[in-house]
Amino acid sequence: MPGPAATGTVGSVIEMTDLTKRYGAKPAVDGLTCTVRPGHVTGFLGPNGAGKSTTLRLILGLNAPTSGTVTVSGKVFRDLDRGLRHAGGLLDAGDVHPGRNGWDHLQALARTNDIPRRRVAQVLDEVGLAGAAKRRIGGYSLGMRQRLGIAAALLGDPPVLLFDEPLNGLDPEGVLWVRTLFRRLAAEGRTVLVSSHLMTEMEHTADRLIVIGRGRLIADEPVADFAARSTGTSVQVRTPHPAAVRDLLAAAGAEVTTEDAETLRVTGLPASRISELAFEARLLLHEVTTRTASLEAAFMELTAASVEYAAKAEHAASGKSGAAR
Ligand SMILES: Nc1ncnc2c1ncn2[C@@H]1O[C@H](COP(=O)(O)OP(=O)(O)OP(=O)(O)O)[C@@H](O)[C@H]1O
Repeated sequence: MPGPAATGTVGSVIEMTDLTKRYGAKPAVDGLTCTVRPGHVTGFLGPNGAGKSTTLRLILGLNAPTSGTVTVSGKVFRDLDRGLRHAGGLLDAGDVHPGRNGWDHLQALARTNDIPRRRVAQVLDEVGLAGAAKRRIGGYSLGMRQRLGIAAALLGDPPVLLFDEPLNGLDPEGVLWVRTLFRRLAAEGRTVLVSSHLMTEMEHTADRLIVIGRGRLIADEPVADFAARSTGTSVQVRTPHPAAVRDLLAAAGAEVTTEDAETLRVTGLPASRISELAFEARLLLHEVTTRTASLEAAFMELTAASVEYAAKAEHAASGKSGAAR
């Protein structure tokens, strides 16, 4: 695999400063300031309508900001010559001419960006579409169109790569392939930004997270730090004396719920203090286990105030085991 393009720079960053985009009075992106660094897969997360796609379009110069700036490798993307060599993006897999075949689509992109023709065959092979290259895109499945979009992003061998919901439509093998690809691209020193509205998708894909809600920055940190910020951490206690232990821990200020005949879930006290209290009261415990909140629960909690489109009767969190406490 060749390194980043001769024209590209390993170590290119995406820099957003007070980036704002309004549609009418409503901000889709609202004062976003953050840096996306090379060598990482950065998950770009937010509920539906949070402003992720708009931000990606602003980065690639497909829309102009209302105010603020965004640069790629220190420059506004539109000012970069032969753009696909500097940054590649999968933004809308459906935004391709259905009558064209995959080969011609990539060939046209290569021509306008001064990319050698041999790259077309290379990227088609890389994404597993070599056999379908001469078929009309209109006959491609959603997963095949996603693969073609990824091929287009890779075409210029750029140091910066953006992917908007790239896992949509991919089968489990495709999901695994994409995750491995993203990690490899980051390991090569590229900047990889991947959007999703599902934390579960990012949990195994990203090592850093940028989370937005209603266009505003909510978190910008390593995945592990994000999970640790959640208040969803609890302690599971198994005991043959649930009623007595429950009273004891509640008296010490903990919140205790009953899971089953022998199991309690405790929040507000660490495992060590729970063990001490039970020992002093001569109450036997069979298990004391700290349960760290799932990333999904942390995500729900942090974005709860900024969810724009939620079902009325049941909150979007329903059914997610991590959110139920
Ligand atoms: N061209 C447009 N005209 C008017 N409003 C727009 C336009 N594009 C986006 N918006 C609005 O901006 C907000 C952010 O939309 P955006 O598509 O960026 O969110 P998103 O985080 O990508 O959402 P999703 O996860 O649902 O794809 C939404 O309220 C959307 O309705």
